[in-house]
Amino acid sequence: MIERNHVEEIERVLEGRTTGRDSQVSESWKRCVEIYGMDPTRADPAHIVTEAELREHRMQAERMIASARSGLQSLFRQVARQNYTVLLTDAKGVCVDFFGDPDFEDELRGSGLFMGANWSEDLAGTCAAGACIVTGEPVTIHQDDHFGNAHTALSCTAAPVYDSLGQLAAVLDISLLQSPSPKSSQNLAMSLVTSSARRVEMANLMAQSRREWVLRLSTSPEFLDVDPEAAVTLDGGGRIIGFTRAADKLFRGDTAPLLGQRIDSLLDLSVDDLPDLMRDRPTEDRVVNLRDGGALFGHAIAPQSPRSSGTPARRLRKTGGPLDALAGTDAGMQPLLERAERLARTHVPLLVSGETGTGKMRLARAIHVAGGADRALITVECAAQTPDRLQELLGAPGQARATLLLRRIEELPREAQALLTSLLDERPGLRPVATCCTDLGRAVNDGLFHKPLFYRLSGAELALPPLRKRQDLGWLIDRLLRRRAQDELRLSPAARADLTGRVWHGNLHELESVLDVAVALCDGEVIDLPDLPPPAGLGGPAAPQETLEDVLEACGWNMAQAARRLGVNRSTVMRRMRRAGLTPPA
Ligand SMILES: Nc1ncnc2c1ncn2[C@@H]1O[C@H](COP(=O)(O)OP(=O)(O)OP(=O)(O)O)[C@@H](O)[C@H]1O
Repeated sequence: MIERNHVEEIERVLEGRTTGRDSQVSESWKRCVEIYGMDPTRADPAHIVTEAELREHRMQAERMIASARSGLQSLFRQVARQNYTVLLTDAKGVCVDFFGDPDFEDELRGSGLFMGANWSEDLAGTCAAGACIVTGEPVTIHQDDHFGNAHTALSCTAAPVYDSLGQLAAVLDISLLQSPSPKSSQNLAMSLVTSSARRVEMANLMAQSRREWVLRLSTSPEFLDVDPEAAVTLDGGGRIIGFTRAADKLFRGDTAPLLGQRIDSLLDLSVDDLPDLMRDRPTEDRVVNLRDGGALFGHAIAPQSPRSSGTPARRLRKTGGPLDALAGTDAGMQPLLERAERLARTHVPLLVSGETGTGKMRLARAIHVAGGADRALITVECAAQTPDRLQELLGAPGQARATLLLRRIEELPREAQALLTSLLDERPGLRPVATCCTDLGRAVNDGLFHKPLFYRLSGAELALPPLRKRQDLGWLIDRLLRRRAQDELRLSPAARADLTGRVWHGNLHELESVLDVAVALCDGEVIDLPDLPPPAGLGGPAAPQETLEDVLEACGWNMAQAARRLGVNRSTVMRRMRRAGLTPPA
């Protein structure tokens, strides 16, 4: 009887009459008949994909499943006692993760509340997951809201899960085999499933944004750090490169897509202000003003170091020592500084190599300081040495233990090289730390450098990367700027994007002089594009030996930044990546 009434009601809806159903339900019924050509009198069994198909669907949805797992588990803990099952379907409607009571496995499987069930609307008819995929909105499909007779006992509530680019990626669904009759009994289910979907989106965005700034937002300070409502990921220039659905709703209105918009066009805030919104400040002080006059609370999360594929990289012990202060978050600098820290306390001769201005002298001095207070420091400008001067400087017995800091050892005149070798032999308390801009080993092979001296200097080599390969360029810029202007000056997002996009053939020397000019020219409190001198005109846009992968790696795989560094547009970078078979690291 119910079945006949159900079919008759569907017919009335098709004729355009209202029957008291939600519009989401009646629209779906129409799609079932008019688009998918379905027959409501048929009671098709649940559609379950094959094992191989399920494996494929799960593989495609692997990241989302991982991000959603703990959200699903906690949702299941909340609803299991009321006999709900929890399902995650992919964007095609196939159930790729599932939590349910094993005692009811047969019934659940028979009703399609199971792993591998396909809930796409064109197969299963009106159902929560299917309607959610079509409309992109949360929905409850309760009992005979279902189109096919096979599912009219079920009550299902589903919410969409969007990825960080705004694409529907999954559906979170909680379902009951048997439910009370009024649909309003599922209102609480709806609020649980929508807030769980929001948390899954947040977890997914966080998992994908380890190398970028994330700004999380909440209307209440109490929930800001524990359960924020919305979040955006920002690149170094303050452009939105990822967002949750709630952020899209919050900012977008009817305007342009959120992706690519600058945060300062939406909030009274720039990337430079993000450190003020970090967790060390009380939540109620972290107010961010919306451009329309409203206000929210913000929590900024700084970029973390990239995940390594193997065992997690050991972090430099934070001792507050001189080596700690030499780098921000940079995958190459962390292990280098850790090696330097270990070597500092030994007597091993060190060769600090790198292009001009990469900070070799700075590192060498920090190694001396980290080595302990019992050593003197003797600094030698190698280019200026004659044998007489060298003899004068090092010939007389000075303090027994000393660091001998040899700046640009490759420039030591040939006639002084053999002398330095014998002086080092005479004074074993001297620990040589030499800096060098060229390949000293090759200079030896070419007969340009004294071989015995080379072997007395090159105990261990510390090779500093050029600025264009450093992922902490933004950190270095801030550090050098603060040294020049304390907190009085900051960079506009455009100026910051310009600086992080340059190639810096002169490395820190060049960056320092650009900042000197900018500080001198800047009128107010913000350094903007016109205050920056143009890039020094040496070389092409990128060093010739640098590969696309090097540039992408240095930019943390941020396409926009890589495009700026290479002087091409973003689509060219993507095309070159495709051609080279490069994909961003997981
Ligand atoms: N980690 C750092 N943070 C901030 N400033 C730095 C850092 N390292 C170096 N600098 C600054 O950058 C400039 C260049 O550094 P340094 O003289 O050590 O480079 P270098 O590689 O020895 O140069 P060169 O090859 O010309 O001898 C210096 O003014 C130095 O103070």
